[in-house]
Amino acid sequence: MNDKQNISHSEIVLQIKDLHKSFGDNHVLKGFNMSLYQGENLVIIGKSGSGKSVMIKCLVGLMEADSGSITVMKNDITKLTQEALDILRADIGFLFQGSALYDSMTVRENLEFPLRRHSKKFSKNADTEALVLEALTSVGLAHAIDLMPSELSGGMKRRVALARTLILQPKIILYDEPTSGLDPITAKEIIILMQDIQKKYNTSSLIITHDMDCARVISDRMLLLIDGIDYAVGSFATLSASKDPKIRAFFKN
Ligand SMILES: Nc1ncnc2c1ncn2[C@@H]1O[C@H](COP(=O)(O)OP(=O)(O)OP(=O)(O)O)[C@@H](O)[C@H]1O
Repeated sequence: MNDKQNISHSEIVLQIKDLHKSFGDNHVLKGFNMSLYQGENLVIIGKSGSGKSVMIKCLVGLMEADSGSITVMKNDITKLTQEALDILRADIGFLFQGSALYDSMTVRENLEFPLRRHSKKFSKNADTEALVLEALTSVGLAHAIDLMPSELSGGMKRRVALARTLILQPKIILYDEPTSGLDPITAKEIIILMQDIQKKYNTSSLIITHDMDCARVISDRMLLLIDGIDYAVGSFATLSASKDPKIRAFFKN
């Protein structure tokens, strides 16, 4: 039996209910709902400008929603103190399009950086070198520890960025366009890596992508963000067989 078949019975680690966000007359989110279950890969698809980034910014507290609730590991994030929010943030990893490496730092220093920022999560005696090496090994780049970002290919940079996310041992990872700008072979390598990481660490992932190959391979469920709401939710197979023209538009090929 596929071990992902029971996902809907596992715990919800992240939940958005009835989220609204407007900019003047531009009503971007009009009652958006989403549940992410422990151990699943949920892919969010939506046209350019549909509000995916707005949703994720509300989720991580970079933007304030007009109304609605956002619960992360049973904590309503709108009710948390700044300190509690910071602690919770250490359990959420981000791999955003713009999550560039610091060019003036080696790979090792780039990975040490988040450890210092979230020092509360690790004991003072934590073996930094071992944590850096473990994260780099997970992405197959232990040998690159002393290189500068300028010495890495685009795919290697993306892997190091992923290692920098993993080093905090997040329970949830948010990926925003993880394969954008990569050639198809490197994109496939990153997708395989994301799957390996999910298996190894049992993380729950929210993945925003326009890459339908990525969505097909990696998603346990997909959510289509259309007209400001969670218009359709289901497996790739179910949604790709839909007759609804709004859903079909995403599966043209
Ligand atoms: N800070 C802001 N001020 C005003 N309008 C904004 C702001 N941020 C986003 N918007 C608007 O919200 C809408 C949704 O934008 P968003 O960036 O979330 O789209 P998206 O689905 O992430 O698009 P893409 O796939 O191109 O990244 C757009 O109409 C955008 O102009």
